[in-house]
Amino acid sequence: MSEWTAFTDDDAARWISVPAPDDDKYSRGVLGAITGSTSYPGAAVLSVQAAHRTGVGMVRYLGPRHPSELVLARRPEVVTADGRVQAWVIGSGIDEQALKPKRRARIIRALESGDPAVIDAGVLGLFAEHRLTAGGGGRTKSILTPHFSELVALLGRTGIDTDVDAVKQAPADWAVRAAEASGSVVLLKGNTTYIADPDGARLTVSGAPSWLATAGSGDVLGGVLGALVATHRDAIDADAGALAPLAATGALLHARAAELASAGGPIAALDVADALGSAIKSWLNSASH
Ligand SMILES: NC(=O)C1=CN([C@@H]2O[C@H](COP(=O)(O)OP(=O)(O)OC[C@H]3O[C@@H](n4cnc5c(N)ncnc54)[C@H](OP(=O)(O)O)[C@@H]3O)[C@@H](O)[C@H]2O)[C@@H](O)CC1
Ligand SMILES: Nc1ncnc2c1ncn2[C@@H]1O[C@H](COP(=O)(O)OP(=O)(O)O)[C@@H](O)[C@H]1O
Repeated sequence: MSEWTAFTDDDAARWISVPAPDDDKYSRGVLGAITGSTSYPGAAVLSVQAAHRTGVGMVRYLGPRHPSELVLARRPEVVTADGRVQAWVIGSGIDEQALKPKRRARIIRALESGDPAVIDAGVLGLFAEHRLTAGGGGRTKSILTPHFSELVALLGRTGIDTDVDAVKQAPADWAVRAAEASGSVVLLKGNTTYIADPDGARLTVSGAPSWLATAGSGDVLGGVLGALVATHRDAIDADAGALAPLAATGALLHARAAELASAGGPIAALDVADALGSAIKSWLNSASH
């Protein structure tokens, strides 16, 4: 059994990609976002805003008209045309049962693209099922981001029965089960976040204020992770082992942004997204890297 290690600020600061003078928007990394829906349009805004504040060359947002309009109203920088990306964030604010065939097909194409992907909420089950029907052995280049209840549903789709009480009692063990069953990095959300890699890395992130338990904060985390993965595409292609520390970097950045936004008081998810740049700045200013 591998040991669990608490991920530190110094560890995380090394995974922030600072643009070089010869970089352009494409070389920095493009994130494709398939998030939000007519029922949950806000999730699209939260994930896209978080990606920008984490730092990325460009975000392509692909979604229905209403969330697209909200995203553009908040971030006119976003491109809504399909095209090449270095990574995907998929699923926040999407209800699998309500997926229209065209959008479902777009999601499957992204899952089959071989691009690294952050998979959240309503696409976790589809991911597991698609991997199984595609004959899925081996490891993927995906980070799955369930909360406890989503973990139970995800495991169910791989044929493993459990319940939320069991996961609450042994979250670390169940995160490992899910990583092994899915061949993917699993980031299990909560007051302590557990990150398990199918090849053995085991990382924890804690210290976020409990004020972070607020609607949409997981959608923000998806955008953070998407930006980190998009800006490290080459490192992931060279070694999928980069995904676990990237996932832990995202969780710790999210926690630090929540601390800054909260300063001891209540926060909303968009406040956390807006504090991400300040959290990164403080890492870069004090980093020994
Ligand atoms: N502004 C927006 O657009 C927002 C959009 N959002 C989007 O909404 C979608 C639905 O996401 P969701 O997590 O709210 O509901 P869902 O997965 O259906 O939960 C079902 C049941 O699971 C349980 N449960 C929930 N959390 C748990 C936990 N941590 N630990 C343990 N159990 C937990 C709880 O059951 P109970 O415990 O009450 O029996 C709950 O009733 C998703 O796409 C998301 O991205 C949200 O981010 C909000 C802002
Ligand atoms: N008690 C808590 N203390 C600190 N962080 C928490 C707590 N509860 C939840 N979180 C964090 O808040 C986020 C909630 O994500 P999620 O459950 O997906 O919510 P939503 O679907 O509303 O976005 C996760 O990043 C999780 O780690």
